[in-house]
Amino acid sequence: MTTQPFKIAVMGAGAVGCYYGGMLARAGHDVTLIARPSHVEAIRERGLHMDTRGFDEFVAISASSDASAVKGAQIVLFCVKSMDTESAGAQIHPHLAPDALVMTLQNGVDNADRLRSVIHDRAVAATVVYVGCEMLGPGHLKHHGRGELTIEPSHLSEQVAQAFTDAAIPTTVSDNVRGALWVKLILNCAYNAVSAIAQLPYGQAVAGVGVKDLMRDVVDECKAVAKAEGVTLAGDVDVAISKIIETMPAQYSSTAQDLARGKPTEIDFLNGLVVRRGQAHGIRTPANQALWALVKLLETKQAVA
Ligand SMILES: NC(=O)C1=CN([C@@H]2O[C@H](COP(=O)(O)OP(=O)(O)OC[C@H]3O[C@@H](n4cnc5c(N)ncnc54)[C@H](OP(=O)(O)O)[C@@H]3O)[C@@H](O)[C@H]2O)C=CC1
Ligand SMILES: CC(C)(CO)C(=O)C(=O)O
Repeated sequence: MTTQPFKIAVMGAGAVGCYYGGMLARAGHDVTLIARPSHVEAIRERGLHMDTRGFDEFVAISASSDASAVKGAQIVLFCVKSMDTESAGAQIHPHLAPDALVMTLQNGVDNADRLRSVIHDRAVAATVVYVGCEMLGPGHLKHHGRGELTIEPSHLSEQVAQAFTDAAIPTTVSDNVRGALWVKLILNCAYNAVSAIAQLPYGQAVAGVGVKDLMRDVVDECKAVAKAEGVTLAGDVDVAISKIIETMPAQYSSTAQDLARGKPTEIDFLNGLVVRRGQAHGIRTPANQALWALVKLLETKQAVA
């Protein structure tokens, strides 16, 4: 390792947390995963099973189901779903080191701000995540591809970017993370609900009759709302959208995975957020509204069943 090993904790070690935590542990960093008890038990027993595009290994790594395990960490990868941001933030807050950096590896554009409202006295860096991964079972991670991160500037961001890049996680620091988060949001608005409603991977979902036109309407509405919010999109949204189909055609969206597992989705923070912000600016968003409503209907149907 060319950089000093960091002491790192992962709050909410599901698919994303296990992928990044595992990659960093493999590269020699001191990593503790904070996860649900079934994952902790499996990881303590046989290591984290990392079934990735590049290797298939059991990685030795510390695991705990107690939020106090963030104690002493220089970096906290905050990887819970968007609806758990405030509650998980409140759990780690009393245990965070004064100079800790908390990185929000989450979809959606408002997690870092919502987390700051809970842990206002610690550094938080919004982070944009491009990866395809899922948990196949307790302590068993499946990685489908990619893994690059974009992080907001902070007292540690440059060092973090170097250490993560050395650990085979391509990481850049950007002073327009807001614009990068919005590009990712637009991409999620275009793909996630379509894959979830049809329960199809991206390649097959996009090939459906009229789906490309629907996605185009979703993207146009999102761009109008982003403009009204004063966001300068970081890079070309259309290129980012085409890249998903090229790099992960067999991937189901995280929203599709949540519904398939009978879990609540983050749709309120994706298409739902665009609808709400659109309403605030007097911009109509019928395509996003329809996708949001349909995913909410499926969530309710599952909750009742
Ligand atoms: N999976 C992917 O390919 C991608 C995901 N993302 C984003 O990354 C973020 C994380 O997603 P993902 O990893 O897929 O989600 P997961 O549901 O796989 O992981 C989150 C984990 O955190 C656990 N958790 C929640 N609260 C706590 C707590 N207080 N203590 C301990 N564990 C807790 C959850 O348990 P439980 O379920 O029991 O609550 C779950 O196991 C999301 O915002 C997602 O949109 C971004 C890019 C790609
Ligand atoms: C990158 C992508 C689109 C991967 O599926 C994702 O963010 C998600 O599923 O939520």
